[in-house]
Amino acid sequence: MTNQSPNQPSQPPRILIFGAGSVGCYVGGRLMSGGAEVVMIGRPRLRQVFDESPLVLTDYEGFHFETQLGPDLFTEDASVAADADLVLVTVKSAASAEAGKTLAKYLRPGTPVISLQNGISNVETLRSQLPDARVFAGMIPFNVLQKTPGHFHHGTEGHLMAEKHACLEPFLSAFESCGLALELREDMTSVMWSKLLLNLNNPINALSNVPLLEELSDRNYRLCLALAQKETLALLDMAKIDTVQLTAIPMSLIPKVMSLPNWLFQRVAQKMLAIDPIARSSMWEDLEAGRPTEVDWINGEVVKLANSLGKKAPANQRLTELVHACEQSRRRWAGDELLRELRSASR
Ligand SMILES: NC(=O)C1=CN([C@@H]2O[C@H](COP(=O)(O)OP(=O)(O)OC[C@H]3O[C@@H](n4cnc5c(N)ncnc54)[C@H](OP(=O)(O)O)[C@@H]3O)[C@@H](O)[C@H]2O)C=CC1
Ligand SMILES: CC(C)(CO)C(=O)C(=O)O
Repeated sequence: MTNQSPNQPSQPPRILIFGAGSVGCYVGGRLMSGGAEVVMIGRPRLRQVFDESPLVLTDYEGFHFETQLGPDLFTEDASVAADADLVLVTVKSAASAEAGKTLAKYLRPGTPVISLQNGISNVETLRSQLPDARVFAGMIPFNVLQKTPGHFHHGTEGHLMAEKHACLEPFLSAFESCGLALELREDMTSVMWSKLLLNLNNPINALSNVPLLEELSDRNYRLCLALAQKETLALLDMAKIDTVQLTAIPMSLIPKVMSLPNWLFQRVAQKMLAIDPIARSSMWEDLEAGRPTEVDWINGEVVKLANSLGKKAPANQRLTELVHACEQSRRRWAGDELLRELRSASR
């Protein structure tokens, strides 16, 4: 497609995944399963895994796909970005600037780039490094867990979203064909903040050291989440940022639902609890692997928003501090202890 307008592909578009870990390998592999031409850029440790075993994808609805990833399909060599018609950036937030710098060396001018990352500021970071590309916000609502090296499991519901732009339309059929629909939307600021409201559970899940289902079944952890979400919703209201509904329950009601007693929560939030029992947050994975977490790009964004409005966000500030402490000490928190800690910070 090198000499074609990206709006009129005459051959399958080439989709590049930059930063193939959990999300990148899953989305990239899923696109391959639907017949798309995909190349993934990732680290040597996964290259070694794929030298010995296939990429395996599964999901909570019984999807199963396996494929061999030769060095032409999963590589450490970023120069393959020169052939990309679309780039999906799937690195963790701390790696966005470096990813943008590397991509800037190779991408053709005007190449669309979608940030499929959590947080709010990754798009701006990528845009500042990629002035000649067209960088769009994207959102991945579901959980991907690496069950064993090279086996990526999609554990919760939801579909992909990205900013509405004509240059992304030619790629929609590739997503449709593999069963991972991509919805283009005009309200991505609201979508990103709404996803962030859900991601406020990431530090709580990471600090709990139990799977998402077990953590959300404990009212004390849910009350911690409700505290962080209420604080954020009030700030979003002041900043005149709307939310959108990403789950069966409207965003503004989620803190109330989180606060329900267990017996009622189990009934009201049945769909929300349709989580694979082994699924955990990506922040738990980071802590477990001894990597720095994305807490500054999640709860830290709420603190930044509060500062910009001359306000405070004590629950989110404290969660940020506790996760940073945990990056060093690996101390984990029981639900009642964490709730006491956040309540006392919010007083
Ligand atoms: N996992 C999940 O369930 C979900 C994750 N997200 C979001 O998606 C984004 C990606 O998360 P996730 O897939 O879990 O992260 P991972 O850490 O699993 O994957 C990112 C991969 O990119 C690699 N990488 C970083 N920089 C480069 C580079 N310059 N060149 C090549 N490879 C690079 C990383 O290697 P290294 O570690 O060595 O740097 C890592 O292997 C995050 O923003 C996350 O919050 C959103 C929804 C769900
Ligand atoms: C899907 C979800 C919300 C799971 O916690 C996530 O975004 C993450 O793990 O980062």
